[in-house]
Amino acid sequence: MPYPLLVVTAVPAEAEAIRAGLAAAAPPSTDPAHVVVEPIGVGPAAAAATTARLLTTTRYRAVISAGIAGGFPGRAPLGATVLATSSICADLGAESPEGFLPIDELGFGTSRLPADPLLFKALTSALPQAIAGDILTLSTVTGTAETADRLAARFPDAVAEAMEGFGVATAAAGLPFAELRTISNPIGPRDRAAWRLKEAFAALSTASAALWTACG
Ligand SMILES: O=C(O)c1cccc(C(=O)CC[C@H]2O[C@@H](n3cnc4c(=O)[nH]cnc43)[C@H](O)[C@@H]2O)c1
Repeated sequence: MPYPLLVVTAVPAEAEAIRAGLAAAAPPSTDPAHVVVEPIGVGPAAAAATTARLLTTTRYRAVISAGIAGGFPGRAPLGATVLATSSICADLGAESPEGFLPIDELGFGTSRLPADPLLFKALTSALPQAIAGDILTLSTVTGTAETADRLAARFPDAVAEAMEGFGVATAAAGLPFAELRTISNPIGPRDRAAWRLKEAFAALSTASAALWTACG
């Protein structure tokens, strides 16, 4: 039997939404154990540590970071599904009077981890309406227009921000990796009342049907 697919989320509510979507769309006679969904905590450190532990205790064919995300206005609207071309740690580097210096420019590695091409292709084929672009990983949720504008300018190909993708990709350490998100809120001035969690979780359930295609 092939190794299962590991899908990791930040919080249990995201994992539940994905499990519900998988169950609703399971192909006939599919072993539900082919996809394992685990919540791993909020933020890149918890995500990397917990994913690494999961990957050392069981063999998986691939790992997907999934959940809700903030969308860049004009690039990814509320309720949209987004797929990462790369997961980028946007706050890993150094400030300077000339602007932010990513660790790539400091000579300490990379802040950008691309999705596995075959996994990305399988997911985009199964989700033709999904918006493909970079997804930022941040330890701090953007909460001002200034930060949103700065990030949008630094990352013209970014469609969304979340808090785990780069950590999961780092823990994957060569195992095929992808990031799949649905948009719960616009990136910008903090307005918790404007978050559309119900819609984003419903979209996450719907999009999760595509995860079966990543098993084959
Ligand atoms: O209420 C809050 O301010 C809040 C702060 C952090 C996390 C949450 C969650 O609901 C956790 C879920 C998960 O959501 C991702 N997420 C969603 N929107 C954004 C965003 O605009 N910027 C960054 N991350 C976002 C993230 O991956 C969280 O772990 C609520």
